[in-house]
Amino acid sequence: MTLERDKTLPRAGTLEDLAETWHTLLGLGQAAQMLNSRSSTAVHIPITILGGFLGAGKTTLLNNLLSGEHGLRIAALVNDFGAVNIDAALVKHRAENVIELSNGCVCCSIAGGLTEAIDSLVHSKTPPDAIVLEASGVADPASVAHTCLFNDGLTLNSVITLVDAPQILAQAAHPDLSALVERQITAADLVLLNKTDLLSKDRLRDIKAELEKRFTSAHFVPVKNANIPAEFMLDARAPMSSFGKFQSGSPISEATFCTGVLHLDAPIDADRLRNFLAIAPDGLLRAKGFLPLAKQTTGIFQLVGQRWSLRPAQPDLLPAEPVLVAIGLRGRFDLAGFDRGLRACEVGSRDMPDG
Ligand SMILES: Nc1nc2c(ncn2[C@@H]2O[C@H](COP(=O)(O)OP(=O)(O)OP(=O)(O)O)[C@@H](O)[C@H]2O)c(=O)[nH]1
Repeated sequence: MTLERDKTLPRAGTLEDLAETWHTLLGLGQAAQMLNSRSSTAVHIPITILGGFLGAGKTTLLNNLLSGEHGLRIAALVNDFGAVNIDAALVKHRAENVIELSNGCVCCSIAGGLTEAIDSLVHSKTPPDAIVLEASGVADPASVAHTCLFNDGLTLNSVITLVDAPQILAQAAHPDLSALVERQITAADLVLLNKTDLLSKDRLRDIKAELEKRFTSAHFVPVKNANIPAEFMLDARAPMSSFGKFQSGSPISEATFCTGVLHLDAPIDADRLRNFLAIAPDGLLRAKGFLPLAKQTTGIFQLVGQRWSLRPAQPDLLPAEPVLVAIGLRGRFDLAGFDRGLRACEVGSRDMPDG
């Protein structure tokens, strides 16, 4: 039996529209929940899946949720494609229960790790009120949803995909990325068009219209800083996800991407870094982590496509050593060259950074 999403649902253009759509979905959701429950007596922990391409804003949303005043004990499962889980380091101080799933994707290479992590939460003495799973930026949320739908201890609440609004049309047209971003959008119950602060109103309207033309059954809601009221995501009475929606297609290949971990010891000179990154290194999609700064301080470095930032980190966020994860297109991104370029940005380096 399948539960089809009604194609005539009002499109959620703003958060107000979303509230209206939410009530319509509530009915569908409750029906889905009935289908989803295998036994009326068993405890089902609601799980929300956060998907979306590298750098779209998933960790920002998770942090918003974990610091919200909803009174729920949330367990966070944080999947990072890289060998070092930078995202987990960025959320750990906000939640007691953060489980790291690193070095691969929960939709394929480390799916077994996901099942184990979920089971450990479901069978713990004090199960959480809700689980939020941040999938890696290269994960197919439909496969992750499959894993959750077939776990007796869970109710799949919703799949929320974030997209980087200024970049999404380019990503959707990119020969190596389009299949993945398309899958991430079509698997979602709700698509958050994030980073609207970087767009004019007209440009945002055009991007949304273009996406709605292409993805006719998706619901796009523009947001800034991944800000969405927690109840839209955590209300266990209103699961949005349904059986039948998550048809798996041909697997997305992790081999499209490569990743590496860089350790920098000497402080970085911000001017040199600016020069180096004035032209984005070819094939680099995402870099994030911690860079040493002058006066024994550490900065959080975030790079998404052509945009980057380096901001002082709060001391409670710091890992034992400054570490940076980079993710790029295999065959195009030169990790060793990126490493050399960053080292040339160290204070006192005699090499000149490119750019
Ligand atoms: N300007 C702007 N920046 C944002 C917004 N939301 C998130 N960011 C920034 O975008 C960068 C990436 O955000 P994350 O939340 O780490 O993205 P992510 O999807 O978790 O990234 P991965 O886990 O690496 O795939 C960070 O520097 C954020 O501060 C927004 O609405 N506007």
